[in-house]
Amino acid sequence: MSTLTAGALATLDPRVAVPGYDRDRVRVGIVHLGVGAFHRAHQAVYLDDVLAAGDRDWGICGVGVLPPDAAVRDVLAAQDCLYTLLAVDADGGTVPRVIGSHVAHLHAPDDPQAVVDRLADPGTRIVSLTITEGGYGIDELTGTFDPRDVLTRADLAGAQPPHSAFGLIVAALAARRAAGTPPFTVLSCDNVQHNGEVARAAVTGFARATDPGLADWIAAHVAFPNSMVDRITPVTTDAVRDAVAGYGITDGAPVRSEAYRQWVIEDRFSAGRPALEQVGVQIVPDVAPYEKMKLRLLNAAHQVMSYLGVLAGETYVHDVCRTPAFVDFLLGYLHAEAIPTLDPVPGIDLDDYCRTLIERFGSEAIRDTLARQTVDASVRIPTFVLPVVRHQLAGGGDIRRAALTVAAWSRYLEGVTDAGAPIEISPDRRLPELRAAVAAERADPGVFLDQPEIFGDLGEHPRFRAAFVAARAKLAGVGARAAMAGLA
Ligand SMILES: NC(=O)c1ccc[n+]([C@@H]2O[C@H](COP(=O)([O-])OP(=O)(O)OC[C@H]3O[C@@H](n4cnc5c(N)ncnc54)[C@H](O)[C@@H]3O)[C@@H](O)[C@H]2O)c1
Ligand SMILES: O=P(O)(O)OC[C@@H](O)[C@@H](O)[C@H](O)[C@H](O)CO
Repeated sequence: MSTLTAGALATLDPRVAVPGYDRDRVRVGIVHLGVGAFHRAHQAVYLDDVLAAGDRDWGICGVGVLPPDAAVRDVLAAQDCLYTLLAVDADGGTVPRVIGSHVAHLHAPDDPQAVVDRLADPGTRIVSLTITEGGYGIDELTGTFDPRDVLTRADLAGAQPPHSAFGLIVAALAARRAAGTPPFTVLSCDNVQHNGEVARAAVTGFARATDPGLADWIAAHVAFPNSMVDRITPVTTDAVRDAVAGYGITDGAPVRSEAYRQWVIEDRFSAGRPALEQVGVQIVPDVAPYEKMKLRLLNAAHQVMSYLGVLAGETYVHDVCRTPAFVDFLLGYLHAEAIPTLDPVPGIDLDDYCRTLIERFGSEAIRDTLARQTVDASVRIPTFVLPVVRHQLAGGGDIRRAALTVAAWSRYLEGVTDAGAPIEISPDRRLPELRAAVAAERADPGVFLDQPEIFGDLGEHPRFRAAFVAARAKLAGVGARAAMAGLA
């Protein structure tokens, strides 16, 4: 067994691809905030390809912002920032590969000024983010910057040096402006509709609250391209570490993802960019149709299957997506409710896209869980599902499967499956409010929808409210599987 370090690369199992470039000559051009599983399986891999193609200016410095990111800090420090990716195809074929594009790592809670200095360094030309949908502090409905997390609130109250993602970015942009250094691009890679515009609202919102002149400068000079990102990447488990050990490698931060990957980006960069189009990235003038398609089909489908799946006693995405009743229901949702809300997507046949989605979801080798999809549901339901409901209500379209999904979420929050087994409810920043709302629902049907932070004014829409109440009654009466079959 070899612990994964730069010194061990030459002696690894020959089945494992390793960086073929000299990592000592790579310069940091990108600082990435939020070094989670997805970033390690997606953006870092494209940049590994860029470096392998010979452009040494685009190494990545990872930054952990939250205290729990200390775990990744420690592993990457011990592994010269290297880690293993296992890319699995639908048949279980696995391609193991060591990714070398991370060449430095900082942990903001240890030394936030070091992060500001790195961000302010003229070599840093792109600052990318995967800090989750809830990390931006932007109100989904109003678009206003209203952060709830303690780090951002402390920074807005004047903490120096700042510790939050947007505090760090804004401090660095202030330093660059003062030094006459051109600004970096801020590139959001989170599953958020118009993620570039949301990142812009967060960065300028933070700056506006602390230095309005800087906010104007940022609005005028910093590029915030929208992007669509796609590669299903489950949480790393011991099974992934064991699979990597099967190649003789001890790795504390491996990641397993599907083989499929897609990245679509708008070509707006403040300080240059790597030749991403040469490594398979689609560079387009407008990402909107692609991101809408992905969020309303793929991410929404994860929501649609998960609460119903848990109520039906299921654990894994692949089990649900190999069960005809679920597949029929998902395809019904995609075709009757989601697709009618999309704009034409250049180069994509939506029927093929949906067929491929069901195949991707059905991959047993990836072992993705329903529990991963149910974390922070109070952010994901409004991000992925409710925009479809709004669109369909406005046009008189079908909303029954989306209403059943929301009803299933509310039943899930009651913590018992259809067979009477306990449900381990996933973490959610609004769990106390959600529990109170679902408790009130028993006496007053429909009142669960009176949570404007989640549903906006949808709760007052008679058709949606009636569909939700009927769907809850159906779930209580016949359970998830029969409720789905009733909509076949
Ligand atoms: N996993 C996937 O399949 C996938 C695919 C496409 C896109 N994404 C996007 O990537 C995001 C992260 O997914 P992941 O699988 O890497 O999750 P993860 O839990 O492995 O990593 C999330 C990272 O975000 C950080 N973070 C969370 N809130 C933050 C905040 N307020 N400020 C700063 N950092 C914060 C965490 O500390 C962690 O480092 C998702 O929310 C989604 O938007 C994920
Ligand atoms: O990670 P989230 O919160 O955006 O949503 C959960 C899943 O739908 C998501 O991770 C998908 O697996 C991913 O978007 C596939 O590219």
